[in-house]
Amino acid sequence: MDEMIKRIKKIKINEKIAKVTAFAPATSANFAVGFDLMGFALSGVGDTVHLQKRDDKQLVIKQICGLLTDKELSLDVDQNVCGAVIKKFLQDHQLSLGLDISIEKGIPLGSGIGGSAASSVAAILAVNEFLVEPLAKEQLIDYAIYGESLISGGVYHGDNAVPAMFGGLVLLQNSKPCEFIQLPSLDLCASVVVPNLKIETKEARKLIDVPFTIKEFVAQSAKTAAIISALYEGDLVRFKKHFVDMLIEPKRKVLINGFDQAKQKAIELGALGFGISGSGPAVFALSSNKDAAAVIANELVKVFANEGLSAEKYITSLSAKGGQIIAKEEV
Ligand SMILES: Nc1ncnc2c1ncn2[C@@H]1O[C@H](COP(=O)(O)OP(=O)(O)OP(=O)(O)O)[C@@H](O)[C@H]1O
Ligand SMILES: N[C@@H](CCO)C(=O)O
Repeated sequence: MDEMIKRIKKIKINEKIAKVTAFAPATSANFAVGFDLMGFALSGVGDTVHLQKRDDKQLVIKQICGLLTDKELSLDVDQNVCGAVIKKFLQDHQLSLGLDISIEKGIPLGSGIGGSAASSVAAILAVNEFLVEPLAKEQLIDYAIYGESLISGGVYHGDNAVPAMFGGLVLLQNSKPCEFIQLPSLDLCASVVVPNLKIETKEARKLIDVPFTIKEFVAQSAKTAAIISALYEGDLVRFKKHFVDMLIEPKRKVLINGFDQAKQKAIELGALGFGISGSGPAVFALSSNKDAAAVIANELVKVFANEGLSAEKYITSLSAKGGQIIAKEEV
């Protein structure tokens, strides 16, 4: 982060800007073979952050609406990633700006589709628009990943924040400072299904805080390499054969009622791959077209219904757009 601040030229507040609204999409992290390294954006679902300039220099979270309210999510600027990210950005650049923050949550809490990352990305994109010369997304991404680290027990993993910012399917080389590449998404589609359970990332990370053997590490590395090569070569046969998570899935799936049945159903229906989305409870299945993805999503919802769980379904391509500014008003 310090390196990044040095690289950014002196920046100033544009006193004419009164209001900004930004949106960032939900995301699915890990992509089965890329724990903490890979993720993709979803279309049509995400968080929206509205910022309005205040007469004083305070940061105030005024409202949380949509799927969550202030009963489930903190209004405290230091506890809510939106407030924390904006505060750090303003402090790092010695900017003095008071803002009322309103957060419209489209992503449920602890769902495995990157709610905190979407909020962090929308917040940093929105505050950036108050500058005379807004910075590029590449100069903002470390702030969004910082937001994520606050709720992940201090661990920096950009596998939700990077696709939420840039869209598409991404592969990280480093999360602090952020370095990543955009992977070919081969027109693949995903059925992302979120059963009505709540899993906190911090808790799900404790389950995998165990030693892995070198044999397991080598076997998983081979799978990961095969998937990356399959994406570049457009080889769906190789992709389907190697889309396997041998490290994390066996340890975390116990938290998701009906996981094995959902996986079996998706494979029976011809999915190219299946896995836990982020730290769960969301799961995802990959298909080569939207119709197949829709059929699989419906069937996965039924599997969770058999477990007594309602579930939300999202159908998306793997090349969905990243975060964006959706409104900006001058004084
Ligand atoms: N604006 C925010 N939106 C969502 N969660 C927030 C926000 N600010 C702080 N949090 C905290 O972050 C935690 C939720 O993060 P969690 O990692 O469980 O969900 P997630 O981001 O949906 O997960 P995943 O990264 O697996 O998709 C909660 O403890 C919540 O209080
Ligand atoms: N890579 C992270 C994503 C969840 O935020 C994990 O699985 O713990």
